[in-house]
Amino acid sequence: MTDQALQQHLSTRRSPPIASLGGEVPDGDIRSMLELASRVPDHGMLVPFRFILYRGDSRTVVGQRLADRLQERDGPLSDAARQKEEERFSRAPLVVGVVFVPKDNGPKPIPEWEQFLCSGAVAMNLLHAASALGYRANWITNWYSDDAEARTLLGLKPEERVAGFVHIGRTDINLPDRERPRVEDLMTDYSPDGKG
Ligand SMILES: Cc1cc2nc3c(=O)[nH]c(=O)nc-3n(C[C@H](O)[C@H](O)[C@H](O)COP(=O)(O)O)c2cc1C
Repeated sequence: MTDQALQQHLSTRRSPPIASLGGEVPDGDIRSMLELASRVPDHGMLVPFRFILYRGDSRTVVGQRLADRLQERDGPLSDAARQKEEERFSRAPLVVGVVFVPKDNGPKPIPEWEQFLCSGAVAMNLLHAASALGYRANWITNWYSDDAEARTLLGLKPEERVAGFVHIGRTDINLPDRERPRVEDLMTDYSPDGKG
């Protein structure tokens, strides 16, 4: 990718609707995407992340378990609400769970928040890696990332957290850009008198 192509990609990237993602994602492409996604800055080289793949039939199994969990937690679901939960992971051909794995390290440990940011960088890198291989991707978290029981049924260990569920597939959809923040509104020069 030339710098110009990279700039073009960064300035036009959008997250397509998950339901628009189709096709198949062969093993070789999955491996390439995860290799690219893993190339993140990583203080202490702790590798505080791992991937869980949801593909094939496991996507519907996990959806049914999520529906059961939500019903257990919040009470009976309408048919439509149950169907929505059941289809959560089967709308795209591949969902990659980017999992934050906190690592204990040394007498002067790398703080956990730095490690969490590192796992978030992996999720962002995965969006770009998917595009580089001709796919599109959408990064979500949703209610099940914040529910300990749901995290367990999704395959996470108690100490792990979700950085994101990145839905990947092919689509021709071209979304117009959404409103973006004006950098001028976000930017200040540091003020040595403490007002910056
Ligand atoms: C950590 C994180 C979690 C997100 N979770 C959700 C989510 O649960 N549901 C959702 O609709 N969008 C979620 N989003 C937002 C989408 O990924 C996407 O950024 C948004 O739709 C804006 O689109 P854009 O990427 O085209 O700018 C999340 C984004 C981040 C960074």
